[in-house]
Amino acid sequence: MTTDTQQQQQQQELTITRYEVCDIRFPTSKHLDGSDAMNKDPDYSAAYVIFYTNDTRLEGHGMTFTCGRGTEVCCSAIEALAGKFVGRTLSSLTVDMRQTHQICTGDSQLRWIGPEKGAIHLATAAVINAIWDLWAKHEKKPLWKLIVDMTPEQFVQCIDFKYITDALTPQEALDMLKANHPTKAQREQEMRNNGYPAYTTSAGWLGYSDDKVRRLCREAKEQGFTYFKQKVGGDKASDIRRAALIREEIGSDGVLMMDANQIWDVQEAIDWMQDLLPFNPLFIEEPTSPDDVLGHAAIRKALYPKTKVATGEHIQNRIIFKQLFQAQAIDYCQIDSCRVAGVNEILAILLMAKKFNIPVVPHAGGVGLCEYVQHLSLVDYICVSATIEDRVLEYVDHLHEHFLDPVVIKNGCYVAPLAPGYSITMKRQSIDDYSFPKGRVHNE
Ligand SMILES: C[C@H](O)[C@@H](O)CC(=O)C(=O)O
Ligand SMILES: [Mg+2]
Repeated sequence: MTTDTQQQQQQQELTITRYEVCDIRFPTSKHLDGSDAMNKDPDYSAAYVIFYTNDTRLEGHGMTFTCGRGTEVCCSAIEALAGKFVGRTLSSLTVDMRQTHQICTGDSQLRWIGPEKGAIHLATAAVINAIWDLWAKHEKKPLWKLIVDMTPEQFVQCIDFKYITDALTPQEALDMLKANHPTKAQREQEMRNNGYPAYTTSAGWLGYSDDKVRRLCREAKEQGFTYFKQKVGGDKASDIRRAALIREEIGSDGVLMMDANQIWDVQEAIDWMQDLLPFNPLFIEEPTSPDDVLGHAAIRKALYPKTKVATGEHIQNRIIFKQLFQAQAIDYCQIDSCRVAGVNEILAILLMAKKFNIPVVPHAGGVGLCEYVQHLSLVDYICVSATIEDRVLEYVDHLHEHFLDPVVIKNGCYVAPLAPGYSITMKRQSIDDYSFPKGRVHNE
């Protein structure tokens, strides 16, 4: 029972009054934007949630990325979670973000359809990210700045350490953050001045013609990019031809990355890569199943140091990342802002990566992911890793026009976002036009 005084307090305080869930699909498969060996025809999509409040000017927006079919499953999972937040004041949620995260991950019945994996975890990311967006907007800060301004104790209080204390204790996390605390302002200024280095995937989608790849490499180079990612694993002869073409365009100074999107078995990955090693790839990304920790370790052992191993966009939670680090299975950690359960779980992974000395190179190939991860790399650099050596943030040149505060790239770097929030608010017109199945675009 709420008392009269509690009711009065709630009326004054920012309170979540209702939510809306949207299934938003962009027909990117038409031109094979985003295509790779496994995802041959992705329609970049978002299971999207808006938390409305008693202040009509303040809304929390969040989304999880999907590839078209199945977005409706994530939307249902969001419905199952979002209702838990209606009636809650923002301050009652932000006072203990660890507990707020556990409202989703700790539900004693919903847990059965995870735990902490699959559609329910993707939905958790959408919901949790929306709460962070609301909080940052309320504080009138971009999300990265909200976190950067936290004390090490507040930062650690956001993290659920369950199942990872054998790799990282709260005290160790605190010590790492405290060590970087005195020099944070300097790194923040550097990021505001120079931005965070980016690499492009947009030139190398598997379904593009050789001519298009060549043209896009040239354009990306002119825009200041020096790191380029090529999709591989469809047909070996095409991979070799395409790698030669990209090398020709980017020169021996350009950095080439390769991404197989889980297409191979373990030995197949090792064998296939022998023919691509002459093109000097920095890493092979997702060479096999994201669940196969020991498989990644075997591939790394066979290929290191001729090339390295990267993964993360399908790593379902902090526990699998922990195992990848412990097993020395990867060289690059590709956190995905909405594959794991949003900001809170990302902070845990950033800290573990720091402890195991693995560079974080976030995944951003999807709609809204660039908008999200720019904040996370700033937090990583300013608070956690304190270095940008061997780190670049993925950029794909698609669909930014649908966001109110889209990413800005200058000289091959992400410009630090300054608008309040998590940069994920989509334009109302875009939400309406691309809503599936009734939106204008799906009925033309
Ligand atoms: C389906 C997505 O476009 C995927 O290919 C993205 C990806 O693997 C990446 O950005 O890396
Ligand atoms: Mg990838």
